[in-house]
Amino acid sequence: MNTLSEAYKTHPLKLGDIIPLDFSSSPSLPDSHAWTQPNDDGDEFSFSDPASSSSIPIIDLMDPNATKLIALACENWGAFHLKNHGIPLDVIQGVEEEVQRLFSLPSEQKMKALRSPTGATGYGIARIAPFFSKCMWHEGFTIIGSPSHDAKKIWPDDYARFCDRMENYEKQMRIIAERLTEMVMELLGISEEKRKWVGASEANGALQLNFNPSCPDPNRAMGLAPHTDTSIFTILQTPSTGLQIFKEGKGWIPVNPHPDALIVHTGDFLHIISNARFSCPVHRVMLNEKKRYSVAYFYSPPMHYMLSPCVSSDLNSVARFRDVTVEEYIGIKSQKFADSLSFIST
Ligand SMILES: C=C1C[C@]23C[C@H]1CC[C@H]2[C@@]12CCC[C@@](C)(C(=O)O1)[C@H]2[C@@H]3C(=O)O
Ligand SMILES: O=C(O)CCC(=O)C(=O)O
Ligand SMILES: [Fe+2]
Repeated sequence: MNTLSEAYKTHPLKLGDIIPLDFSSSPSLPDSHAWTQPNDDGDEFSFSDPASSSSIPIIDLMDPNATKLIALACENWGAFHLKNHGIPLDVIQGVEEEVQRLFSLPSEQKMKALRSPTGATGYGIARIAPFFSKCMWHEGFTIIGSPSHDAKKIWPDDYARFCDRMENYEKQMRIIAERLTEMVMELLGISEEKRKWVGASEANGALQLNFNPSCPDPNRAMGLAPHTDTSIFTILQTPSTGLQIFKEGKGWIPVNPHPDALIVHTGDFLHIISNARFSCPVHRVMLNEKKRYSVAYFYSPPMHYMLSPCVSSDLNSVARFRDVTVEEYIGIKSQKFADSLSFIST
């Protein structure tokens, strides 16, 4: 097994867990999509006190101390804003335009590219949906490799612009992801042998277009349910508020977009490799009445790569996880979801 698509194929979803609601014909929030009762402001759902909360740092990729600052941010938050990343504004805007064009299509048009139960790419709800009893106010489009197969189903004669923009964006994301990965892996003291996949073609990239349509009852809806990312790093573009990360002892901290910056998350794979030195934050998306979008790029090692926690030469330091391959971990995550890390902990 070589690709992410093949890895997810082995863990099929039920058809009922794939089809998004036709949001355009839903003037009110159906019970299936209501996460809280009216007037229920339970602890779990509510914000932390905004006055007492700080948020993730802003890091300049060109800063001579960038590696140290990134490591510190990954330790304290598992997330940071990245500025001076070098992605031209028109590339970001081009992707935004395509995302708006895609999700504003009528439901039946998007359904032509519906992800099959064994598929990993195309249109559908979030993969994590089966782990929650309520549905999300969310639709997504997943790209792994070339988007043309799925894009052709939606726009038979007019798919080229979408594909060009997505492929170009993915290429640029890959360059940043490689750079960040190289920086932190070197800082962790990981050998060149164990780092040689970084920058190689067998490294895995996936692009997820997320869309939350305008919601009639946003306080009771969920834009994207709490999860950690299955990646080394995830690089996120969004002009909208709503993303929150959970910080132990502080609660849900808003991560609002910073002009010209991308948002970077540490994923499960880097958490494992760093022997839990870097955190992989649980995050979610809350809504307001406005529609919102985000584009997430997930960077991962090849399927056969062994994720082994780095333990320092200090003999007292012990591996907190057993060794697993990327492929094995994806299988575990498909079964155990939020319990995956404790399942492999020693
Ligand atoms: C490379 C990835 C990472 C995936 C699976 C696969 C393609 C789609 C990604 C997402 C995108 C939306 C949130 C998430 C939680 C989901 O449901 O699908 C992500 C998931 C993961 O991070 O596990
Ligand atoms: O929409 C967002 O801001 C977050 C998206 C996300 O967490 C994901 O795609 O994994
Ligand atoms: Fe995420």
